[in-house]
Amino acid sequence: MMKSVTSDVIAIVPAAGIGARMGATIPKQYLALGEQSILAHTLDSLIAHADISEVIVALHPDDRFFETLSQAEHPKITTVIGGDERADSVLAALSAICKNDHSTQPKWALVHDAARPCLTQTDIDKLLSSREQFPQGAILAMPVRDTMKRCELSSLSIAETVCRDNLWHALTPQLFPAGQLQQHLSSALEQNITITDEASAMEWAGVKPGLVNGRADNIKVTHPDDLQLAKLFLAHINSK
Ligand SMILES: Nc1ccn([C@@H]2O[C@H](COP(=O)(O)OP(=O)(O)OP(=O)(O)O)[C@@H](O)[C@H]2O)c(=O)n1
Ligand SMILES: C[C@](O)(CO)[C@H](O)COP(=O)(O)O
Repeated sequence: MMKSVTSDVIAIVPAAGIGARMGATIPKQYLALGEQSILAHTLDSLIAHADISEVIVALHPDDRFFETLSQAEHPKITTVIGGDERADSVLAALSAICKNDHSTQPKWALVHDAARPCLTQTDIDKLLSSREQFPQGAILAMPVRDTMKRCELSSLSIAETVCRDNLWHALTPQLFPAGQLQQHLSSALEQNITITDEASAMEWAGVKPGLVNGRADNIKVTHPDDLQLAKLFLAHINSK
């Protein structure tokens, strides 16, 4: 019998990047994907989920686009100013959650990239349901399908084939107890540890986050050719 996990789930959306690899004239999270921007699609998926009580969006200090989104006025949405790196933006949102938190309910932070607009409700459900199996936290991830090569940059040739056994792509959302994530992420950054996702901060602290198989269409829009792919995936997801 699945016992209900009573806790407060707060989504964090790091959206303070500039999208350098996209090479657009505006930050990539504000590029149109059909009828609305990448970030708007992402926020819609989180706002729609009944178990998510709040969505904290970390914005670039010079962001003038967010206020134009209809989602900006949604009661679930609050904003913080992000930092120089993605991890700093996540930590800023975590600090907003954890300061003055006197509630008895354990708070969970569900961190999801603004640049991943194809997130489905079923994948959010899967991750939230994994808390019984993984009380330490877990991430959506996907086993590697291709043979993996390490590049020798100087000659742009193959340096080695990387064993792909048990190799997974880390996706988002990544779900952790908010207080523990804040503590470990803050400590790791203070020690200049390179942190590219929330799991790596938890791993650095000796935690073994769970892996929850996520959808392959939950792509991070990073380069120009990802846009068309995201449009196709969204159209497919919304056609169901
Ligand atoms: N200082 C930063 C850098 C990134 N992000 C966010 O982290 C997510 C994943 O990062 P990435 O895909 O690398 O976005 P950018 O940093 O904008 O892209 P680039 O590295 O090409 O500049 C994005 O939603 C981005 O907005 C953030 O909140 N704060
Ligand atoms: C968090 C992430 O999406 C997991 O794969 C990834 O690490 C973000 O990397 P980025 O270089 O900040 O886009």
